[in-house]
Amino acid sequence: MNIRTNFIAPDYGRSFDLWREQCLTPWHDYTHHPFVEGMKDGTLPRAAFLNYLRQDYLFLIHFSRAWALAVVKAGNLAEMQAASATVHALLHFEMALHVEICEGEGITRAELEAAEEAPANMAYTRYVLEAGFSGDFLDLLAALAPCIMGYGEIGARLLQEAGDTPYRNWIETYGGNEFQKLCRDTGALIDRAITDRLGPEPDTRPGWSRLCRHFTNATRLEIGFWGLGQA
Ligand SMILES: Cc1ncc(CN)c(N)n1
Repeated sequence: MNIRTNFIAPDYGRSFDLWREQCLTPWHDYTHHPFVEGMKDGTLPRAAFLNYLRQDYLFLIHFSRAWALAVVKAGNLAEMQAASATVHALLHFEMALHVEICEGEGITRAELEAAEEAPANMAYTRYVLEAGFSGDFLDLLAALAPCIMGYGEIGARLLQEAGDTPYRNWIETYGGNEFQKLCRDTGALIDRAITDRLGPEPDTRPGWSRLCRHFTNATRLEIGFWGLGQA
């Protein structure tokens, strides 16, 4: 399917490009979801955004565990260092944004931690964790990639396209240099890990379709996650 847009997506590496290409429609539905477009033009109701943030705070706790599992599943020190840098970025950088915005709205950290995890939230993080528990490092990275790179792509696009919107803080977090560097570093980690294990033509190897499936499934779970704002 040919989806036309003026936006040129940032370069997050070859493997990410191949995974994204094989699921263009779900990828578009994830990165151009009405929730995202509502942040872009400022029409997203604040209550929906706060519902989403409450769930996302819980999401990031479990997602950090999944990246910590990547430290365990890594094959060498460089992979361990890259995965542990992402654990740190999630726990100390991204979660801080949620706490800051919620505190500004009178929602305390204790309230965030006491929130009930929605089934779609549980389904996503447990899917990723299971991909890592029953698979190898590459299975886990394929399931982890849509979360990092998808938000990076959304942030970069909205930084370019958004007008006056109360969601600028969110857009600048994901479109900004720190998160964009995290996306590029994650892309480089994935490319290296794939070349080391599958060689220069990974898409011709038997395990490739399983990696594509993990990437597509995680992308579908991201689409469902935006719906949590309406809950
Ligand atoms: C559901 C979801 N997906 C991705 C991200 C970006 N790490 C996030 N905060 N939440």
